[in-house]
Amino acid sequence: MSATLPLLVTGANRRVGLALTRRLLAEDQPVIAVYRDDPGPLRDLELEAYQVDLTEEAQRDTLLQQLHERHPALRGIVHNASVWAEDGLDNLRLLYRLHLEAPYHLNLGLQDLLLAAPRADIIHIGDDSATRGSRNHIGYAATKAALHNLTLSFAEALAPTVRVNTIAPGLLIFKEGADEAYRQATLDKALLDFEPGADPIVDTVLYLLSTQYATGSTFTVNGGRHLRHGRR
Ligand SMILES: NC(=O)C1=CN([C@@H]2O[C@H](COP(=O)(O)OP(=O)(O)OC[C@H]3O[C@@H](n4cnc5c(N)ncnc54)[C@H](OP(=O)(O)O)[C@@H]3O)[C@@H](O)[C@H]2O)C=CC1
Ligand SMILES: Nc1nc2c(c(=O)[nH]1)N=C([C@H](O)[C@@H](O)CO)CN2
Repeated sequence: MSATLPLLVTGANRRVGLALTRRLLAEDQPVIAVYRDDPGPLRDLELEAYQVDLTEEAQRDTLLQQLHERHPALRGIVHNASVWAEDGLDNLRLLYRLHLEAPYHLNLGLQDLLLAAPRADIIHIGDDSATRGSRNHIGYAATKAALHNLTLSFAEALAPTVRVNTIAPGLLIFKEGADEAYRQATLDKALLDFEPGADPIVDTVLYLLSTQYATGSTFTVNGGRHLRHGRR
């Protein structure tokens, strides 16, 4: 893992993204954090942070310009920013912009800085539902599937300097306020029936940053949900 070039992490200010950021810093991996609303605990961490609404092209362009002004190269990008939005046309547009347009734009706009590194990684945080759909989050699952398709194309386009992979989690962390019935129903969907927290993502990101021979692949961490046939 490079000890100098920074890794860009989106959605770094809470939950999975914050846990990942903290672990990367603990491993002496510099982080460039992107968040939308409130930096929250990022204020207390030694890192470069940018407030960007990633659904806004102009704000992404400003971020790209600032990063080019400040960095000759990047260790990589973890595309973690996301919304778990209910279905509806307005939300589909939001999901498209955040889960597909933003990663596509940042990958293209930063590829020169990634290719300037001795080794770089792009990691798309997808979702296990991308391969099977989700009757209650149709747009979310579809845009996560599109995000995974970026992995396939960018892996081929940027090899061998830049590895590009998808991490496809099942349950990680319940939303605040999730009721007991929902929690139990969700836990029952997987063979490993516990709420794992951020570790499946954090552990897999650290693995991908160190392994030599993975690109264009999906790393599924879903508690064996795909084996609970007959349950959705
Ligand atoms: N939690 C879970 O059980 C699961 C999560 N995942 C995936 O794992 C990843 C992390 O999950 P989790 O931590 O729960 O995610 P959250 O939904 O809790 O947080 C997502 C992050 O994305 C940021 N974000 C949202 N919209 C924008 C925007 N327009 N511009 C910039 N940043 C934005 C948020 O910033 P802000 O707070 O400032 O709005 C926040 O930091 C996500 O990609 C998610 O889809 C997949 C399966 C299960
Ligand atoms: N951006 C987010 N994506 C997802 C979340 C979340 O909180 N934010 N949560 C889930 C669920 O936990 C699901 O995995 C189980 O109900 C999915 N994606």
